[in-house]
Amino acid sequence: MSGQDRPRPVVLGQNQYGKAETRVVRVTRDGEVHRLKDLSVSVALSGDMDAVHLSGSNAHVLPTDTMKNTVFAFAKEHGIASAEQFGVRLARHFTDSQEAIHRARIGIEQYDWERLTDAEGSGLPHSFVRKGQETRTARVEYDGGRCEVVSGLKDLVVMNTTDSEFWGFARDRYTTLAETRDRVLATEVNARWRHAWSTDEDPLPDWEASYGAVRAALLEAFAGTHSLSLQQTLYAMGARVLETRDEIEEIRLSLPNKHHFLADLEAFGLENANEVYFAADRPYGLIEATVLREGGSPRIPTEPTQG
Ligand SMILES: O=c1[nH]c(=O)c2[nH]c(=O)[nH]c2[nH]1
Repeated sequence: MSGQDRPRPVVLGQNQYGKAETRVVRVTRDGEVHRLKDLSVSVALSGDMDAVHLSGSNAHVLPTDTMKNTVFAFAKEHGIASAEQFGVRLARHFTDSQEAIHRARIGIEQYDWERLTDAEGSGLPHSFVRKGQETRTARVEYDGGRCEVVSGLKDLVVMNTTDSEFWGFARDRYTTLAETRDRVLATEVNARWRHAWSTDEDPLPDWEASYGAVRAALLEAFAGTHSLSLQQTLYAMGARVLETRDEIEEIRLSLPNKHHFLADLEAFGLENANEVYFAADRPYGLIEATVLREGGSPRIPTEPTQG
């Protein structure tokens, strides 16, 4: 405390609280045939919460246990038509029913299950297998007025075994990378996209159809782009989504470059004509960008936050 006898006052800054990662599985029984939705739901609420931090009064604090209960009760009462719709319902519920809550953020991860088939290839009524690694995400923010819905997916691993080049790059004294006109391009797609929809005055999107179409557009652009860099492929993927889906305003992609290096077989007198690769897991290049409509403002955070 140089030159001052009194310490500077301390104040409470940004705060939020909620129940993270409530795992809810909703089975819908259509007679013999069942369907299921498997979610991890994280609720974060903020508002008039000075007292609980500063004086210990819990009068404004809806318990996080209640939030967990609400997730299960809503799954029963309303079903889970889509992660987005479920998130909007929860966000509105907490903000509109609790005077002290001014903002709700609902983060959802969705794990997809595929119906198992019998020996003839017909779908079994109530047996499923978890679908690959890919996880669907949704994030809803509601401030009592407008909703902001960001859908997404992560851990969708894709590879092109040709149609990828990387050359003509900047060099300095530490550059050793060889130019290539034919390499493997592999990445794990992590994408988040923001919907134009924000109030009930706008037509409600078909969240499920929209998700499927965005996923397909991303994969088509990845497969169909002759790549001169992962950056170029990233832009092509984002642009394809915005060009084909009017309901999307902005998309942010985070693409690790899952390097595949040609294995050196010369020591064994073997030629390696782009056939044998060493799949390195780290370090990896990390290519990230937002693609948005001209004049629009980017609103998807550059760092994903929990929930
Ligand atoms: O597509 C790529 N972009 C880069 O920026 C880069 N840097 C690198 O070493 N390899 C690659 N590949």
